Amino acid sequence: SEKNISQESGEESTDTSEGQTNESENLENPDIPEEQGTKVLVAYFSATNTTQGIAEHIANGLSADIYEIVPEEPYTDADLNYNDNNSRTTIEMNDPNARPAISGSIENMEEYDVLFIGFPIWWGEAPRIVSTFMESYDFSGKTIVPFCTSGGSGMGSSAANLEQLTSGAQWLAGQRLNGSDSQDTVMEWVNGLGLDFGE
Ligand SMILES: Cc1cc2nc3c(=O)[nH]c(=O)nc-3n(C[C@H](O)[C@H](O)[C@H](O)COP(=O)(O)O)c2cc1C
Repeated sequence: SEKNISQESGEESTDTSEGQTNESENLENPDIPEEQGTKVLVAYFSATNTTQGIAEHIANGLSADIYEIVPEEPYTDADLNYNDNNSRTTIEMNDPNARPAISGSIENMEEYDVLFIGFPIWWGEAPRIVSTFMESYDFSGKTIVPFCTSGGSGMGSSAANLEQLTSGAQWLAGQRLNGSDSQDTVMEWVNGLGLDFGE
């Protein structure tokens, strides 16, 4: 069970730049703050990589950790066919209690203060695997910011329904984004949230 977390968080440097070694010219940028204050995780599910692009914009913009919710059983094109009443997604979305299994898990969730959770809109809702994710961890004391991509629908009740699966977390209003939105556009929204990212 490995964690799919990548990205620099600022804390994993093994550099011992204190004490002035003799690597004079090649020291790391001293302006990069030590790990402190608010720690952000961008978690997302993305069946066809649209939401993934937005998640990467947020994670890159904040130098945050990123985690992909990977289904134990990947969604095939047939599974994603919303014109088929018997496709996997149709069946799952018709059942509010469906909880598709996730491959792997996050072992250090307690370290995070802010969670961005991203997903595509399926039938006006978050995919059930996102419900699996929300029920898999204790988010109390954390701030959660939902975001989605879609073919046109807004967040609808998707975030409110996910909120019901957690307790003790502060949920901010969610945002629908376009898959084609630039990093600047996405970060305008992020920076407007009023979160203190602990510079
Ligand atoms: C099963 C299924 C149901 C969908 N339902 C909706 C919907 O209700 N409203 C909408 O605007 N888009 C809907 N879409 C389109 C996706 O929300 C959209 O393509 C999204 O950006 C895909 O994100 P992803 O590439 O990260 O998976 C649906 C797509 C699928 C596969």
